[in-house]
Amino acid sequence: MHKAPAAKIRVPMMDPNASIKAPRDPNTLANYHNFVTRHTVAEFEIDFEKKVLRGGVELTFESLTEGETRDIVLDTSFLDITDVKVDGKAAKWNVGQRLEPYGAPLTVTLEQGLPKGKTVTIAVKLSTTDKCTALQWMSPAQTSNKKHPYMFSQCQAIHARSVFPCQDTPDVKSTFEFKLRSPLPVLASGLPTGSHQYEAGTDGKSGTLLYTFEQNVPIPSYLFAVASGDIASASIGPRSIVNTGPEELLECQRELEGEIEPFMKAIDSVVKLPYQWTQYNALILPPSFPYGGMENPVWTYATPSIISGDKQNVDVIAHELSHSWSGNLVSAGSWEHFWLNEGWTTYLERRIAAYVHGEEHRHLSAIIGWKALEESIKLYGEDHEYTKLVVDLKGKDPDDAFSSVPYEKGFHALYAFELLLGKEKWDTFIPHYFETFKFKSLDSYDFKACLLDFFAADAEAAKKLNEFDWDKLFYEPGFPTKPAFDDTLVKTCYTLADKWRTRVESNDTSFTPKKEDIDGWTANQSNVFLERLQSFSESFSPADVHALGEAYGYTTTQNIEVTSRFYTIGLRAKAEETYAPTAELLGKIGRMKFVRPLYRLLEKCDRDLAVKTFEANREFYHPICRQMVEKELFGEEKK
Ligand SMILES: CC/C=C\C/C=C\C[C@@H](O)/C=C/C=C/C=C\[C@@H](O)CCCC(=O)O
Ligand SMILES: [Zn+2]
Repeated sequence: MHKAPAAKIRVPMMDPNASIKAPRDPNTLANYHNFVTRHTVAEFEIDFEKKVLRGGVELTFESLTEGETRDIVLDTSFLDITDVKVDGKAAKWNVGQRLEPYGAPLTVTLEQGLPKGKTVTIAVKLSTTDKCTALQWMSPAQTSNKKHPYMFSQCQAIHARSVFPCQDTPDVKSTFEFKLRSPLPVLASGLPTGSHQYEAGTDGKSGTLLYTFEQNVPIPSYLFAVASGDIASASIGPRSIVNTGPEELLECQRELEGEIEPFMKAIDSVVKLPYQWTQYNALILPPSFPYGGMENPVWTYATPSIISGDKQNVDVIAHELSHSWSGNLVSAGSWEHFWLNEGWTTYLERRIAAYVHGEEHRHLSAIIGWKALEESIKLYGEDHEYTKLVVDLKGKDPDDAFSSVPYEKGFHALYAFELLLGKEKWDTFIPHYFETFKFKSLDSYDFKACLLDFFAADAEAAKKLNEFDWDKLFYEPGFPTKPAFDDTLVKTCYTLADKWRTRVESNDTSFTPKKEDIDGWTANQSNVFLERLQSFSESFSPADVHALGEAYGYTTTQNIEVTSRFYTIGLRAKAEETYAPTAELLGKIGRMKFVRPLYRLLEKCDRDLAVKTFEANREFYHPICRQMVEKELFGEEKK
């Protein structure tokens, strides 16, 4: 039985003119149904020596009620708050008890209730602390050229509150101004408005410049982003630059040059809503960046592991660019409806693949995605709450719920509508959806209402949508219905995998692997092949693993998608020759997609080596990754 939760509160979308009865996001302590942030000014000095941001924020709120309460409650986490002013005057404020995992509420009490529609500005002076979960601070020794320190943020899902007090929910969007002072170049999630006002350093310290940015498209707090370090830039398209370390710049430029505009054209053919953020740039971060990419507006933050020298991982950029529409322009109103961000983005990313490379590439990507879904569901268990499309996150940490499920089940939800309605009809809905919800946040029920409403006058489509089992879609755990995929690009991978199966399961060495077996394959085809082998990797002998790595260059490839799949086979087969290289890789990359499963496997092979590797690299990992691996290796207690 799949049933809608009994007391699901339906609240209106974040229409600027709407009033909200109750917050629909359970992962914030903010009373955003009483006051809503309209504008945020973030002014910080980046102090590399003390590893803190010091300064403050100025938040302008609009009252959504007729003075129902005088308290404005904001999310904070491990902040050192020293002063709060309301419209320039000293105010009554208090930081409450910490409530894990949501942090401590900052309550600011206004002198009097504020009529509906009126605004008030709260200025908070603060400094981040060493417990900040959003920021990673790197010493010069931890950077590639070892010359300068580096810092960067990762605020999704609920880490912005560890940088500044805010209504830390994707249900609230505000415009932003950034004023960031640093001795090194700075990037933020807005359009640059210049660097100004040099200030000489004292006591032998370096001088600083003020870097300013503005974001006039309202964004939720989790899209606040800042990075500073030895960052250079090069053009990769008419409205795009890539930023990265000076030594890596040419390589990154070569990988990404000319890629963005074809992706833009592809999205335009589907969404038909112009790009809203003016520039689309990529910041290629140090290898400890915990995700493949993060869709920070104007600057996508990306792991260097996508720069594989063969342009085979630029689908991450297609994904992040797609977020400019799904996620950033049209946002899920709470992390419980995260599939609206990631499912739509995965769907658009695959439409790009079809447009640029052909329909069979969309299917290749979906086949790889299905395998990722299988892994996630296997890890959680088929009945687990986090295998639902719409999840219950009350009292939960969204980071714990993160997996391929919202990406892949989300994709399959949308692909199912494409198949149900027919592509031609479905494609008329896509522009309507984005036009309807642009600059707003929505939930799954708004999505359903919008789809039903759009096809209400089309009897055939309306019948199908009314008969559709929406409860099953939203609340059934486990796998969605598996569609038939086009196997044009994977047949050859499956055939070769069958030969390996015979070799390893029947000890039949009449099949001798040679380089030519995979001639002309893309890295994604190797990935499909390796994933097929993973289903019987326990039958591999160490010699088989050795032969696999040697014959196809899987031990030497620079493509980490391939290497990590190869090591997965080696570790599952308990082939000792893969233990040390895995540990070595874990010291070079902090992307959780690779780090978490490889630690899990390495621990099963050699716990001492896994723990030693983690302890040696603890400081290398971003706090989010550090915390997740700690949970994997030592359980909750050492958090
Ligand atoms: C149902 C899931 C509920 C909540 C999850 C919400 C947020 C998850 C939070 O942990 C942050 C995720 C950030 C993701 C950023 C980028 C990803 O697209 C990267 C995907 C993995 C990779 O390629 O490395
Ligand atoms: Zn995404």
